[in-house]
Amino acid sequence: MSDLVLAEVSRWYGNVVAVNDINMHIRPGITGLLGPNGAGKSTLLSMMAGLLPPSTGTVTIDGTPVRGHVRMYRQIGLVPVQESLYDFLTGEQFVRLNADLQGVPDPATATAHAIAQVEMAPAANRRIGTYSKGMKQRIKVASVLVHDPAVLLLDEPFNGMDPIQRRHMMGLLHGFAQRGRTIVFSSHILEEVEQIARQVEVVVAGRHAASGDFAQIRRMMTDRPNQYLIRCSDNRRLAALLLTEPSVRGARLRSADQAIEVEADDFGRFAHVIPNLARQHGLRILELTPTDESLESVFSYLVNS
Ligand SMILES: Nc1ncnc2c1ncn2[C@@H]1O[C@H](COP(=O)(O)OP(=O)(O)OP(=O)(O)O)[C@@H](O)[C@H]1O
Repeated sequence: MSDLVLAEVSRWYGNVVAVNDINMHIRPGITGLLGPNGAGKSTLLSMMAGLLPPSTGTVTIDGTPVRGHVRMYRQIGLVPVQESLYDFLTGEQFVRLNADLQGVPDPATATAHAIAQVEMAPAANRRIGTYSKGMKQRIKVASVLVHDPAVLLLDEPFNGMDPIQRRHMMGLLHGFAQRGRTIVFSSHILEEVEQIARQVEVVVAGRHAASGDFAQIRRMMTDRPNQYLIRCSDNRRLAALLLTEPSVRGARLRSADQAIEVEADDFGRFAHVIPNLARQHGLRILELTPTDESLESVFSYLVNS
């Protein structure tokens, strides 16, 4: 059982602040590191793995700094985002290479076991260059499983996977979690994180924007002001009615097509307001579209709140 702790960690590259004063306590189980592109997730994972020194602050596992401690590297497995592998090696040779580099006591058995865990035995003797994206992802995972790390770090592990490969990878990560491992994976896809992570850490523009289980993160999102576009049988009338509603912050007619742009305070209440108004006043709703549901808007809200 290993706790990964980041204390006041920052990292900059020249003038670019990639990670800005982050504190995190990551416990055994699956944690999702969620954030848009460029948020600093890869930089964070590299620091967690001890590959990259923080500019300031410390990363520790069970109290010992990871950077510069060979003993700690033995406990960590990092699956990087890069797809380029040694294409001329077979999957088996690649995993074995890592077993040898890690100095595991019985590299042949460890290699076979790791390959079996990711269900790649049938393709183990094929060259990596012939693998699909999902297979490459699995062989990368096998290559870090050879030394049986207590902490497994995965950068965008579901990238390019089809639904079956995705389910398989999720099952694999669940299995590690059940064996008491600490797993951190990065993603910019909300649903991916929701499906598998017990704990979610949201990172935006290098800052730690939110932390909690998925229900807590969702609540932060749904409690924020929401924007919608509405079209109905009498837009002008509905806009006037909406302005009298306490849950509505603003409503205006869009000049181009007279559709109504609405900002509502509370998603839960607003969901009841529209059908009630339509029923009471005999209006027919033709369209109701959320206009700020992109991940970016959710993130920027979390960061600015
Ligand atoms: N070696 C580097 N030199 C200069 N800037 C860098 C370097 N590595 C990362 N950055 C910058 O640091 C910031 C964070 O990058 P990082 O790759 O950690 O984010 P990310 O969340 O993993 O993004 P993505 O999902 O796109 O990989 C970005 O602005 C990036 O351009």
